[in-house]
Amino acid sequence: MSDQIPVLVLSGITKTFGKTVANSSVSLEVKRGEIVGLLGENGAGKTTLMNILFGLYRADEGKVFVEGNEVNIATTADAISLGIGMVQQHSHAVSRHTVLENLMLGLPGKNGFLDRAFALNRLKEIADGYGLRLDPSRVVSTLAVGERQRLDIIRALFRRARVLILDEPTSVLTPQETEGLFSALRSLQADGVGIIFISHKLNEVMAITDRIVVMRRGKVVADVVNDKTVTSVTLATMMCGHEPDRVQRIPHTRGDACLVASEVVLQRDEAKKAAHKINLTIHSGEILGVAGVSGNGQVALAETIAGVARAAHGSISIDGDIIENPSPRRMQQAGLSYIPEDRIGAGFVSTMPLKDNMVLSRFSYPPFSRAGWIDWGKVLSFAESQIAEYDVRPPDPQMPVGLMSGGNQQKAIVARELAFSPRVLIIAQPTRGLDVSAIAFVQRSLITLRDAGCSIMLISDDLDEIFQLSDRIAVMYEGSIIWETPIEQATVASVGLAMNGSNPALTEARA
Ligand SMILES: Nc1ncnc2c1ncn2[C@@H]1O[C@H](COP(=O)(O)OP(=O)(O)OP(=O)(O)O)[C@@H](O)[C@H]1O
Repeated sequence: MSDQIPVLVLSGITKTFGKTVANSSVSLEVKRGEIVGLLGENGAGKTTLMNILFGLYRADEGKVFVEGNEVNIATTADAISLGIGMVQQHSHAVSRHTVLENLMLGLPGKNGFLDRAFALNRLKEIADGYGLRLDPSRVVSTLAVGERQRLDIIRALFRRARVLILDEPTSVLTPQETEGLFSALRSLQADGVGIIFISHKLNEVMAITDRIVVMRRGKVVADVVNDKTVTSVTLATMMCGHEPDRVQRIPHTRGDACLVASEVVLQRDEAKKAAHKINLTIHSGEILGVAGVSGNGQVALAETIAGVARAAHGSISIDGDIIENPSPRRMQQAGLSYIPEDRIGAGFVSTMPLKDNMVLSRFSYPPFSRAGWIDWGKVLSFAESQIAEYDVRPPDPQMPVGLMSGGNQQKAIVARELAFSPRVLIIAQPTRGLDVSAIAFVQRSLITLRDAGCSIMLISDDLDEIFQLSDRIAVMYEGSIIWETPIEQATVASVGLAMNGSNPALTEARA
């Protein structure tokens, strides 16, 4: 537990971007061995504050003290040398380099050479000590999102940070990995490291932190000890100003088969001796939840159906029409919308204004384009109406999406895809990074879309969400659908079994 010495003090930090006041006179303290939760609705200013602390932004006003001394953090190198480590929402690891090379970047060499033996040793210590494992020879571009984030966490631990900032670190981790991270954080805490833990997952914040600071619209609105009086309802109320509402699934009568994937073999599995054939049907007015430990083919399946990746074998049809040579454009023309988990990589162009991103890939169709001319007025009015409906902040259609907060980027991409009333929607991790109000809003939108007859494939690492929204569940394991059942017949235990490779139906039959 913490002693009374603050390892870090932020005092009166203010930061504005044009008209946006991202931080308004924010003060925050972290003691040695203390885990402080930083909560706030999307766009509240949490990441900006941490970016200031990590030398990525300069504050307009305010002071930072480390171990009682006022410090000047002008660059990330300054922050790192002061013992501040940060795991950001999006990994900045160099994708062409290996895990080991990334860890060694910026390390002092020995006799002019980078010390591989030292780095490997430290990597092993972290793996053994904290259960965070990665193959040092893997090239970063081949790592899944969850593995990249694990690399960032390892990198911060590698540099022996005394203040560790974690910006939504568990959003891409499996429950087991999260447990592993939590035990790692507890050991770091015992070593006296001060930790700032940013998350929208209130249960996790309550489970791991000693104190919770809540921000709203750039200001600190609460700073409370995490004791028994703190509940997810009190926290959500502090964040959003009202109690959160939980979306409940209402059973719905499904229509005819709409999306049919027949004998599909994922490209990545083609070379394997026993490549699995995937057969999958989603009816009109039905949500199929796809669960699985990340990396078991869920993304490859989504990309194959969306035409982003080619199937090695098999066919895909919508409403009985087989789509020949599926490409993203063909699938879109057939009425399919795809919201990938990596919104900046695959969903948006980060340097382009929000308004242009809202019609990306639909620029050349009516109503945005007629006889070869783009109707910019239509583009703008469409963007403005979606921004207002989904409460995207700041409500500025000209803002490059790369400058928006993570949660607001997610709201914008959901707003874009749902606006076109898709026949089929494939959506991966729809509420990752969203605050409690936005989660309820997006989940309700998905149910409304289902009720209007859309076939939805929902890929989520959040089992609660799958149970909350799906009519049927399919579990993927090593590139195939190992088990599929109506949601009423699934339990957390049976899904867990399937996620680990055992078909619950066969296990029950044997018992
Ligand atoms: N470089 C920038 N230029 C302009 N505006 C910015 C920039 N960086 C952040 N902002 C704005 O500052 C505000 C706070 O954003 P920030 O990313 O700090 O929020 P957050 O609390 O971390 O949100 P989330 O939970 O969605 O990640 C947002 O309105 C955001 O658009």
